[in-house]
Amino acid sequence: MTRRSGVIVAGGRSVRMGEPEKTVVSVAGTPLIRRVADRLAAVTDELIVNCRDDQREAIAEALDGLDVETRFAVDDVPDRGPVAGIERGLEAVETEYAVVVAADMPFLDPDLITHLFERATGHDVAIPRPDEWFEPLHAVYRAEPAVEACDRALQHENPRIIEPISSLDRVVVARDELLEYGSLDSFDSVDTPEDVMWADGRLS
Ligand SMILES: Nc1nc2c(ncn2[C@@H]2O[C@H](COP(=O)(O)OP(=O)(O)OP(=O)(O)O)[C@@H](O)[C@H]2O)c(=O)[nH]1
Ligand SMILES: [Mg+2]
Repeated sequence: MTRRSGVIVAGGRSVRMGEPEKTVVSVAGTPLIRRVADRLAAVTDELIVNCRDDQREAIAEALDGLDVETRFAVDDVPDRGPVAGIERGLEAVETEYAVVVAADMPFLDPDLITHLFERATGHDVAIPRPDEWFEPLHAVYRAEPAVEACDRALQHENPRIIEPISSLDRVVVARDELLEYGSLDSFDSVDTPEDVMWADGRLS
C-alpha cells in the first residue's frame, strides 16, 4: 500500500490554556499530543511533529515509545502562524500525501482520516467542511504543491489558514459525507482548561 505520513502542527503558544501548554497537558491521564499521535499512528507510516525548539524535549517525552517512526520539524522562525507550521511539517514529509492535524484534537477519527486519504488521491488536498468552516488542520495534502501554496500564502504577513487551499486542486468533503465515514467529534479541539475538563469526562 502507498505510504502515508502524519504531520502534527504544534508550534502555537497555547495562550488560552496557560501552563502546562496544551500539547502536553494531561487529558484523562495522557498528554494531549500523545492522544493525537496514537490515533494518527493507527493509519500512517511515519509522523512529523512541527513545533518550536523549546517545546521539543517535553513533546519527545510525551511521545516516548510511540509505535511509529517519528521525526521533528522545528520552526526556523517561531510564531509565524499555523500556515508556516503546515509548510515546515510538509517539507519534512517523504511520502506523496500527508494528513496534517492540530496537536489539540484528542478525538481524531482514524476512519475519517483514511477516507480523506482516499478522497485526496489524484488531487492536491481533501479538505473537510463539517459546518460553515473548512478544517485545514484536519486535511490530507499532497506535500509538494501544498508546500508551494503555503510559501505563496506566506508572502503576505499572517495569511489566513485557509489561504493555501485556495490555489490548490481541492476536494471538499462536506458534512453528510463525513458523517457517513466517521464522527464529527474528530474536529473537536481542546483549547482551554474548561475544554480539558470536558474532554477528561468523555475519555475516562
Ligand atoms: N508552527 C506553528 N504552529 C502554530 C502557530 N500558531 C498556532 N499553531 C498551531 O496551530 C494549531 C491551532 O492553533 P490554536 O488552536 O490557536 O493553538 P495555539 O495558538 O497554541 O493556542 P492559543 O494561543 O490559545 O490560540 C495548534 O496545534 C497550534 O500548535 C505558530 O505560530 N507556529
Ligand atoms: Mg492560536
